[in-house]
Amino acid sequence: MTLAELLPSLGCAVADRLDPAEWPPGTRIGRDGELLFAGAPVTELAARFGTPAYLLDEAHVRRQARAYREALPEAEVAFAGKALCTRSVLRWVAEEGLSLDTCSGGEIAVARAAGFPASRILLHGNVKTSEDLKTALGYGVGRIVLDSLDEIEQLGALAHGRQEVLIRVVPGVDGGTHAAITTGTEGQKFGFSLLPRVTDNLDRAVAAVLAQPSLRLTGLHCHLGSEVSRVDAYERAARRMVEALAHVRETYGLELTHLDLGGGHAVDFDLAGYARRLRVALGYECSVRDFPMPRLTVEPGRAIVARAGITVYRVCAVKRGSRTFVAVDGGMSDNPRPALYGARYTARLANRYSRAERQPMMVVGRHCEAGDVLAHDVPLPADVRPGDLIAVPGTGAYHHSLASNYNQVGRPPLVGVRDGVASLLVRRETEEDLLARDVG
Ligand SMILES: Cc1ncc(COP(=O)(O)O)c(C=O)c1O
Ligand SMILES: N[C@@H](CCCC[NH3+])C(=O)O
Repeated sequence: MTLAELLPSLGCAVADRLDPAEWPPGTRIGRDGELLFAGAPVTELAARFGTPAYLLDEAHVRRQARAYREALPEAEVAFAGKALCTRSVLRWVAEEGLSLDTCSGGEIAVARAAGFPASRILLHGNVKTSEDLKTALGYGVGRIVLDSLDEIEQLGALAHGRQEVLIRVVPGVDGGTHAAITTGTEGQKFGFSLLPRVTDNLDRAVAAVLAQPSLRLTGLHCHLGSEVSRVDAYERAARRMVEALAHVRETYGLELTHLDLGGGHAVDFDLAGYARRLRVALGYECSVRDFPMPRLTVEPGRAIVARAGITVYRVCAVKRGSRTFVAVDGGMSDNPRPALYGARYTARLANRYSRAERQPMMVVGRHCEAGDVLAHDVPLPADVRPGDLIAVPGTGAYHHSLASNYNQVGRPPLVGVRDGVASLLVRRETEEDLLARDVG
């Protein structure tokens, strides 16, 4: 008899175990088989806040922030706010001593409302509208990372005093991730090339910044992409960036003091290995070029919040066709990542214990697209039925921030949970919210 055949008769005790690689460490299974999230029963959270709902384990976010600071005590760790930008989350990371990477006036507005110290904020992006730049200057953000010659000119005209700036560079390093989120190679829209034959390259950018008396260039930035797990890619990028710093010194007599290596660390990133190999690579490159060690910034987003979050859905219908479809009350409006990047998720029954045999099922959403699939072929108990709760782990990053109200479905609430106590961080979007902007 195989293990799979044995499972039903074993009361599915083995199948019910939570994989620590997927679920936040504070997740447990309660006496009646219900999921306990950061000490709170998911059944109670669903009853109180409704479904679908994003749940976020505050302790895990803080733990990840601390892990980064401990692994890289010499570096500035800037949370990439695009991963999850709410006042409470920004407050937590500010309290843990992190800086903040923003990429729009809107993100700066949230940071400002959270009281995030302006000096610890960076503004990124290949497009910054004049409103974005004015918001950044108005709040006095610490650094603005420049991405085009037009932007250099525009910021030069808007800035007063000496706004600190970095230049974003294309290091020519492939992080080995999905094409849609690869940003360290030639031929994509971000950054200035290091290649002399490219018209808008780093040399032109440095010259353009130096021609603006209102700007003060202090460093270079690069970002390889997102969901990068290869530490060697960062090591290569670090070497290329020190080479670029030395090139700027040689060409312009300007010794830049900052090196921002971006974020993009995958959820299962080898942080200790990254810190160790980066230190060696930077130490070596700086010593052979007799270049002073720059102040390092890293910008993790996903790695701080992804695993801290789960989404809870209510099962609305189960269809046993050529495949079994478990249709829930959310979908691609709260998680477009499977459709965008072919991302894969797992899912589990979250409200009760079931002895029924596990069968592969498709967890699908409520939207009018066949591609609206939340989890492919996940083992769920054969007796799953309408009214059950389904939990999907790993939804803390780029879910709330990528959510839409497609099909006029209101976006879910974000609920923070700490030591069993839940609090509403972002409320559910209502029909009134949906109609509020429809003024025609
Ligand atoms: C400039 C910059 N920094 C940091 C990040 C954070 O990426 P991740 O959430 O994958 O760590 C991004 C997004 O990819 C980015 O564009
Ligand atoms: N939005 C993406 C990744 C891009 C990160 C920001 N540059 C995601 O859901 O994974």
